[in-house]
This record gives sequence, structure tokens and C-alpha cells, in this order.
Amino acid sequence: MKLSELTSCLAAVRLYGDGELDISDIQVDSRRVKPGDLFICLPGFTVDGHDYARQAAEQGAAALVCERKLDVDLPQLVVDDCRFAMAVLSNAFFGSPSSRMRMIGVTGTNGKTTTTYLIERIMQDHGLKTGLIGTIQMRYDGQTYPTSGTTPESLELQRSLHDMAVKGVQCCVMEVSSHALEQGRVKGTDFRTAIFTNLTQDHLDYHHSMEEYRATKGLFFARLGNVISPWKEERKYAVLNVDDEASSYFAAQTAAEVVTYGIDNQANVRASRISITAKGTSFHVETFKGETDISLRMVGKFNVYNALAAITAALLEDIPLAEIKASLEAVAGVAGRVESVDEGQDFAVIVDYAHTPDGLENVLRTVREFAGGQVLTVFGCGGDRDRTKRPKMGKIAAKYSDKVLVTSDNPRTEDPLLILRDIEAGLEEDAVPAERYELIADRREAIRKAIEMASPGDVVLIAGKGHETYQLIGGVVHEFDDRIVAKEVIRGRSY
Ligand SMILES: CC(=O)N[C@H]1[C@@H](OP(=O)(O)OP(=O)(O)OC[C@H]2O[C@@H](n3ccc(=O)[nH]c3=O)[C@H](O)[C@@H]2O)O[C@H](CO)[C@@H](O)[C@@H]1O[C@H](C)C(=O)N[C@@H](C)C(=O)N[C@H](CCC(=O)O)C(=O)O
Ligand SMILES: Nc1ncnc2c1ncn2[C@@H]1O[C@H](COP(=O)(O)OP(=O)(O)OP(=O)(O)O)[C@@H](O)[C@H]1O
Ligand SMILES: N[C@H](CCC[C@H](N)C(=O)O)C(=O)O
Ligand SMILES: [Mg+2]
Repeated sequence: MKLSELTSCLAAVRLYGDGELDISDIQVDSRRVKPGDLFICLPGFTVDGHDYARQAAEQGAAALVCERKLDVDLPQLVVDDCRFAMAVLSNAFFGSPSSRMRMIGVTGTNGKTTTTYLIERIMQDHGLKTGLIGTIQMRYDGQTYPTSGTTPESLELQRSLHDMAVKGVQCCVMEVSSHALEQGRVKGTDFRTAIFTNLTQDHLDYHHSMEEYRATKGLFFARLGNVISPWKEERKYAVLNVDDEASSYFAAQTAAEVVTYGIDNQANVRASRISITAKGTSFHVETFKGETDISLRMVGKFNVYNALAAITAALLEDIPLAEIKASLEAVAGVAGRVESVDEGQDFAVIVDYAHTPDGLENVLRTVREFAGGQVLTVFGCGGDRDRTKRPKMGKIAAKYSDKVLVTSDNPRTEDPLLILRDIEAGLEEDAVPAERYELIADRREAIRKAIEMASPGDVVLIAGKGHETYQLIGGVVHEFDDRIVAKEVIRGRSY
């Protein structure tokens, strides 16, 4: 594609140099630049991509996109905001791939991954070739690819959507994080349906206040309909959880058709008669296309919400309710979400990805409902993330557990002991007796201790890392999987 063709899709831009040269690819990491590539200089949170322009040039970059004219002998597109320019250029370069498939996006503090998995299953079973992008992985056309976060950067996203389109993917369901909305990672992506799960505290390190966090999530609904592909039906849907008060705020922001789901309040898709056991959750659902009973193999009231969101999105795709029911009932669960570790022991061990106060409270309430004995909770909080959630999670863990083992999650660049102390501050504030909790920085050791302590009928909940197969300590990535560690300890205990 010619550089000048690309510039035409950007509003405010100054071009220095030859616009007629061909661009073979786009890169944002100088280390990946190949001859003929366009290098976008991203002013990052840790380093500035402008400092790597020279290296990109040495590796054969054809041109640069930057926020100030650089002293590098290459054609340059000077823009106001490289991150936003990246989204627009990537979408144009890859030929607006989202316009070639049904896009369903899921945002909210908790439940995004689970909801996307449920939707993927329904779409696949219906015979639609479906792609999935989110926290655990990206997968389509029989292949899985690792992801480094929840929502990819716009360049990677458009590249992946393009590949999906080439491989005949008809529908893509993806998680849309608040970081992504703030940074314009999904800018230009043509969503047909935008789903909201819930809004509770997380990421206040990045968004500063709940109002700001909500406003960022609101961008998803406010922008829905801004991108309209000529061949697609123009109808867009905002699927909102009517039991979450943020929904009315989003409803007021969107031009799309609002479709609601919920349990406690009147909704277009509403569940009732909920029954939760240790094996699963059943409920009755009334929808705008009939009613039925559904028995999920996943536990917890929160999974009823995730299922309702998936049902609503699927009905909007004209999938019959009976088919939706069959697909949902076939899902055994999502990796690392209330996942049982069963080595034949006489107590339960559950690994869960709850890493927010609300997530932890939900999973603990569920666990308490079917625990035949004590609840022993192992959890920690990630470093370089919202500090204010730490004491809150400490309080919640103590409220619903008989014993709490406070340990490390991914400390990242923080001192693990200081994170533990932040959590302990919540325990102290609630005057939790010292014998009801322990601080053990080594996660393996904390898991070992909890499992050693368990008696028949007890539940050991290991929260925060779910599917993760690593632990980030300092700058080092260590292999670590709660499920494997728990298995090893249980096996060791039985001999
Ligand atoms: C805060 C944040 O969003 N950071 C993202 C940001 O990193 P950054 O700005 O620090 O990047 P940087 O290291 O400063 O580099 C700046 C630029 O220089 C370039 N560079 C750098 C070195 C070099 O030798 N050559 C070079 O060209 C880099 O490729 C980059 O383009 O840009 C990077 C790549 O473009 C992202 O990977 C990175 O996400 C980091 C890993 C991250 O932790 N993000 C989290 C907070 C996040 O986005 N989470 C959300 C929500 C999670 C959820 O609740 O589900 C998510 O969607 O994952
Ligand atoms: N609808 C829900 N409401 C509240 N908590 C939930 C809900 N669904 C799941 N959870 C809890 O949150 C944890 C994370 O769930 P899930 O991975 O589906 O959320 P997510 O929004 O994708 O998280 P992330 O922001 O990390 O991508 C689960 O392990 C569970 O404990
Ligand atoms: N998407 C979340 C995941 C947190 C998972 C937890 N294990 C941690 O590392 O803090 C985040 O990046 O904040
Ligand atoms: Mg997720």
C-alpha cells in the first residue's frame, strides 16, 4: 500500500518526504522492523518509541509515524497522537477486517472471559466459524495463539482480524478492557454488539476514580455505531446488565438499541428460580424469544449473569433458544475459573481467577454455599496495580473464610512483603484475630500449608491467578501454575 493512501485516512497529519513509496507492513517495535516497514513511534509508559526511530531506520524502515519531526533521514508522517494514528492506520492497512465479520465485544470488570467463552461455544455449535480474543488466548480456525493481555494493541488486533477474515471466520467475540478503550485499541473496529457485564472496583491506579473508570467503559457504548460498514445491517446492540447501576449511564450514552438482561430487575432476558449446587447452577430464563430451563455445569450466581449475557447476544444473532440451551449446558467450565483440582482427596481444592474485591466476594460466597467444612483461602494481589483494592480484598477474604493465607500474586516490580502488608492492613482494620490468618510470601508454600491443613469436607480456595502459568517477580517470569502446584502437594500429602 502506498504511504499517501494511508495518510488519506488520517485527519490531521503532516507528511515530510516521498508519499508514493510502498509500505510492506507496520511495526511498533523497532526490534521487529523489516525492510519496507512503516515504524510507528509510540510514546510508551516506560520508554519512548521515538528513541528507537534510528534503530528502525537501520533495520530498513521505509517511513516513520511520529509526534514530532525527527532527525532521521526517512519520510515522516507527523501526527498529534501516535497511538490513535496506529489504530486508524492499522485498520486501513488491513482493509477494515472487522467489517467482514460479526463482531461481539464484552466489557466490564469481571466475567468478560467467561462470557466470551460461552458465546464462542454457542456460535461454533450453530455452525458459524468463530474467533475468540481475550485474557487466556486468541483462537480461531483450529489454532490457538498466546495473548499478553486482555485486549491486544490495535495493530495486533487488526492484523489478527485480517487473518481471521482470510481464513473465513464469520464471527469474532472479544474482550474489551478499559485500558483498551482509553488507549483506542479498538478504534475503528465495527462492533455489532457491545456487552456490559458489571462495574466494580479495579484498575484505580490507571483510571484514578470509579467515575473515570465508568466513563472509560462508557466510551464503548457511546462509540457503538460510529463505524458502519456498507454491507452490514446497520443495527447495533448494547446488551446491558440491568442489575448493575452503571447500565443506565451506558444506556443514556448509546445510540444503539438497548437490550437488557438481569435477575433482580425487569429485563428483556431474565433469570429466575436459581438453584446452585456444588456441581452446577440451574435457572429458568424468560426471553423475547421464548422461555426455558437451563442447567449450567458451572457454579455461582455470577455465572448466571454471564450466561444471560451470552443468551442475549446469541438471540440477537437469531440463534434459537433451544440451541443456546444445549450449548450452554455442554460447557464444562472455563480454565482457571472455579476450576476443581481433583486428585481423589476428601476435601475440595478450587483455583479461581478472582483478582478484584467483587470477584473474590462472589467466588467465596459460592464456595461457602457448598462447603461441607471450613474454607481456607490462599490469595494475594498483583504488584504495580490498584493498591486500594488490597485491604478490601483482605477484609472480604477474612469475612468468608475460616483461615486466610495471604501470599504473593504477581508482585511485578513491587516488594512482595509490602503488598502483603497492604492486605494485612484490611485484616487489622477489621480486627481479624491473628490465628485466623498468616502472611506467607512464597505462593507454593502458602498453597502447601493450606492443603496440609485441610480436613475432610473443607474447601481450599486458591484465588487470583486462575489459568496463569507463570509468576512475575521482579523482572523475572517464573513458571508457576496454581493447579499443578496444588496437584503436586495433594499427591505428596497422600503418601
Ligand atoms: C499501561 C499499558 O497499557 N502499557 C502498554 C504499553 O506499554 P508501554 O507504553 O509501557 O510500552 P513501552 O515499553 O514504554 O514501549 C513504548 C514503545 O517503544 C517500543 N520499543 C521499545 C523498546 C525497543 O527496543 N524498541 C521499541 O520500539 C515499544 O514496542 C512500544 O511501542 O504498550 C505495550 C505495547 O504496545 C503494552 O504491551 C503495554 O501493556 C502492558 C504490558 C500492560 O501491563 N498492560 C496492562 C495494564 C493492560 O493493558 N491491561 C488491560 C486490562 C486487563 C484486564 O482487566 O482484563 C489489558 O487489556 O490487558
Ligand atoms: N459476572 C461476574 N460477576 C462477578 N464476578 C465474576 C463474574 N464472572 C466471573 N467472576 C469472577 O471473576 C473472575 C474472573 O472472571 P473472568 O476471567 O471471566 O473475568 P474477566 O472480566 O475476563 O477478568 P479480566 O479483567 O482479568 O480479563 C472469576 O474467576 C470469578 O471469580
Ligand atoms: N487483567 C488483570 C489481571 C490481574 C491478574 C492478577 N493475577 C495480577 O497479576 O494482578 C490485570 O492485569 O490487572
Ligand atoms: Mg478476561
